[in-house]
Amino acid sequence: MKIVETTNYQEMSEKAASFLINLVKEKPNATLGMATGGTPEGMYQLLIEDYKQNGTSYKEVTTFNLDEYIGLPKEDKNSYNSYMHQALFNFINIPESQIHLPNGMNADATKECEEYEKQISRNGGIDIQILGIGENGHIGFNEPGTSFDSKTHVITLTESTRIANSRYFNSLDEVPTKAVTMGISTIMQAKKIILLASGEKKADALYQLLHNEVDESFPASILQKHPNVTIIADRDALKNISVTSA
Ligand SMILES: O=P(O)(O)OC[C@H]1O[C@](O)(CO)[C@@H](O)[C@@H]1O
Repeated sequence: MKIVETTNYQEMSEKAASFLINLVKEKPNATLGMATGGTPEGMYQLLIEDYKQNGTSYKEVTTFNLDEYIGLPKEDKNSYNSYMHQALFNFINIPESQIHLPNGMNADATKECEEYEKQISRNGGIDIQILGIGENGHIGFNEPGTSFDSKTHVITLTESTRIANSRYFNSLDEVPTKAVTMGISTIMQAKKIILLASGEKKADALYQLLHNEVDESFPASILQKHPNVTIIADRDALKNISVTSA
């Protein structure tokens, strides 16, 4: 696993944006796996700036997001569909038909999960998957205890995840209790994974990711088994890791 230590959040965002921009330049029809949450917001902002200044084109790019809340219409300001459009898609030239997020309003959630998984396969898989990490080790919305064999599936969110994400809602009660998420095995099939982390509150999770036994009780530990993972994290998030020896 490669670790890139940055001085701060801005530098983390710049390094991550460069990875994506270089991939899209080398492979204009790349498939990108996208993440939500606070961590990638700076990276998305830099992709928009690069698009405006340098015209990097997303005309042939396809995207698949990791997850979506169940029960929020895509127009809801807290849906991940809205997040992605406001953070990135509305400001670059990616055709809407090439953007994929699970539909959290499909009455048949099982079918939605199967179809999402098929769409990823039909597309030839994901070239680069961006990941954040939850303080409890979740990747996507795969909470502790999720099977490493899981494909896209419905997950019941833990109280700690709902509390962490309630900062975007008016109250904790409004935070959905379930979500559709790519499974751990879906994520592990990505050709390359970039995990972003910033701030001291992620320091313990990064330590466990790198040093725990690979175990379903800490989902991100599975990344030790992936052949091509780069962690881009700032000094605060890496404060428990000796980067030269990791
Ligand atoms: O980037 P943040 O806001 O710290 O979130 C970390 C992780 O938690 C989630 O927001 C889900 O709770 C993920 O989407 C993200 O990877």
